[in-house]
Amino acid sequence: MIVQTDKYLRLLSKEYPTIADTVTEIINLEAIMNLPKATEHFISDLHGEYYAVQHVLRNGSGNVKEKIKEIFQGRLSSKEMNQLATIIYYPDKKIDLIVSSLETQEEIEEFFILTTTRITELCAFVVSKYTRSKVRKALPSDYAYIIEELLFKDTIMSNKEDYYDKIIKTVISLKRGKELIAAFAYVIQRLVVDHLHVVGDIYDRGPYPDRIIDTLMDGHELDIQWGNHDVLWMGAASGSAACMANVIRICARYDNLEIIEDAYGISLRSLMLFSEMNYLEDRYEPFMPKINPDSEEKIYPEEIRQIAKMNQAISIIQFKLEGEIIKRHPEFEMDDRLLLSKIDYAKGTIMLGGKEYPLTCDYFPTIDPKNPYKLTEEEEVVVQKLMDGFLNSERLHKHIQFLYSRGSMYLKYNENLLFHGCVPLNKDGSFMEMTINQKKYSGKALLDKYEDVLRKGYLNRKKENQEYLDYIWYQWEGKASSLFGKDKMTTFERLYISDKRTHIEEKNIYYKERDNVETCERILEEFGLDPSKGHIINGHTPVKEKRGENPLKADGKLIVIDGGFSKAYQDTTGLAGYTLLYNSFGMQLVSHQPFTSVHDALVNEIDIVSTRRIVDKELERKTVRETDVGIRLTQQVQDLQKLLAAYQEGHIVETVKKK
Ligand SMILES: O=P(O)(O)OC[C@H]1O[C@](O)(COP(=O)(O)O)[C@@H](O)[C@@H]1O
Ligand SMILES: [Mn+2]
Repeated sequence: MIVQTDKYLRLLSKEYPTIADTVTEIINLEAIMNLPKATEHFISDLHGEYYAVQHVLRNGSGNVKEKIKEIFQGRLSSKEMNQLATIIYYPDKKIDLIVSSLETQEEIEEFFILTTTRITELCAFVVSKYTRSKVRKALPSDYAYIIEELLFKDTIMSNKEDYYDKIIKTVISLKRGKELIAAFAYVIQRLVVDHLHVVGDIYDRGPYPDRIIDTLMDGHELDIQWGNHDVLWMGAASGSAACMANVIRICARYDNLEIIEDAYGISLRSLMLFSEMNYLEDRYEPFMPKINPDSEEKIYPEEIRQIAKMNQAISIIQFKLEGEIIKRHPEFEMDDRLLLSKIDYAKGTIMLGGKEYPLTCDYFPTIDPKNPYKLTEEEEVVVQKLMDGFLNSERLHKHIQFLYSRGSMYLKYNENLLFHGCVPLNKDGSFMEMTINQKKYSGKALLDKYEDVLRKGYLNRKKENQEYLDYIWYQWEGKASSLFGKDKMTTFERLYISDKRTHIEEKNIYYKERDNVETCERILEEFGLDPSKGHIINGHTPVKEKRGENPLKADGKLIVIDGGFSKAYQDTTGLAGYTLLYNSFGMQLVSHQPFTSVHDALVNEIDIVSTRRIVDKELERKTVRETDVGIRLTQQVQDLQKLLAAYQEGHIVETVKKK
């Protein structure tokens, strides 16, 4: 043991070769641990709503405005404060707009000087809770030196003021004022959201999930807890044809096939030709795409009909592929979902729960009633071609790999437990079991196993007949999935049966039980967290605030943050999303009103109106020392102290570098 420690200390001495280096690092780490805890931001269910998400990130869930008010209240008018905020959110465009409205060169110069001075002051305030090295890392390389000079200016030497004025004026006279302000704005945006948790569902329904991922890849410190929709895309990219069929169906339903074709470069031509040739009954309502009224692109009736046919074709392919999986896995207990064999194709009816229902569309040109789950040869070719596209799209894999590298099924972070859906429970409240490869799992072990399956599935994506894909698909719609959390997904019924009672999907008992403090504490304990301190943070189920639902459950032990970034769900929630903030003062939940448009934000300076409510208040301001990072740093300090003792007692000799 002693030998081991010695070895480690010797290694450490390479990084800190002298007593002075060791002491400096101890002082540095101690200083970091005394800083206020960094602000964590939690968001979920982004569902492709890039513009709204981007705005919330840019305004730091309203934090930028708060900081502006803290410094400039009483010194600037609200109009001036709004303008400064808009410059921070959209620097390039807003500055161009302002400059074009000014008449003289003096006015323009005055605007640049004032704005640079104000934004410098604001930025200095925002970064004051971080170490210099952290701030340095967030600086854009182009203006790093100037920004650093201005941010950390030496206020003791008053004659230095002229020096700073001179820097600003020189930059402006060199016509780089806009670039400098923009550089400051990005530093503020970046540091006002210190650590981001994305609690699932980046994909589906909205138009630009790919752009959201690009933004997330652009330098924020973040982690992701996968949602059912993300896992669906991960499954498709791992080679699951059933997941892929669902992905395409949802994109067709929301008129988002561009994501597949344009954003990811996957050709849908084979599906389009196949559906054109086989699906003639194309005016069938449930397959018509939902057209986004704010869409930037015009859509022609012919195109709408084309999408409806593709939707029909891929839905049937989906039901066939899913049927085969269900038959392969009796342990999934999904036999009641084998609906294609419950259809009377001659009569155009279906038997469900002993009752006969008429089908609203009985056109099944590719189904052989004797063998309804068998793909036709043509369908097989289509599936093969589409699958090739999903397995080989470079940009898709770049995004999916990002989800894998930053994501997990659940996360324990600073005493809290984050996951998208649920921990599936039985009616009596016990953890629901699920059999995977003949072994039973429940609670934390089940979520760990699901994650394992997802990772192995992706790793083996080039292998034929790999064993993991069916379990990935199960997580999309199986009753023991921790991401789905319902008894069944009634996609078929929603498309083919008008009686709405057949559309009901019953939620797992978890969604009732999570109102109880004891249940939440039991779950926190199951995951090895202190139930008296931690919270559970969930996404997935839109909180219907409009109908009086409270996002805070079990006396605030559990918080649901799906407030409906998704436009399609805003009518139900009455909101446009939540962000949960956890800073050194405690936890606050921010509700956002709908985001209108970038144009409105830019020209009319309309910000998302956000209201805050306190979830939990710290009695004393929390420092880094009391966080997960603090635990790691404390350990490092202890190691460095041992190294220091080794130097002082002569067990290890300092290596003084030659000058
Ligand atoms: O409203 P849509 O887009 O048709 O989707 C309905 C389906 O989405 C689900 O709610 C799953 O998506 P969410 O994770 O967003 O809830 C299914 O349970 C349901 O069948
Ligand atoms: Mn979800």
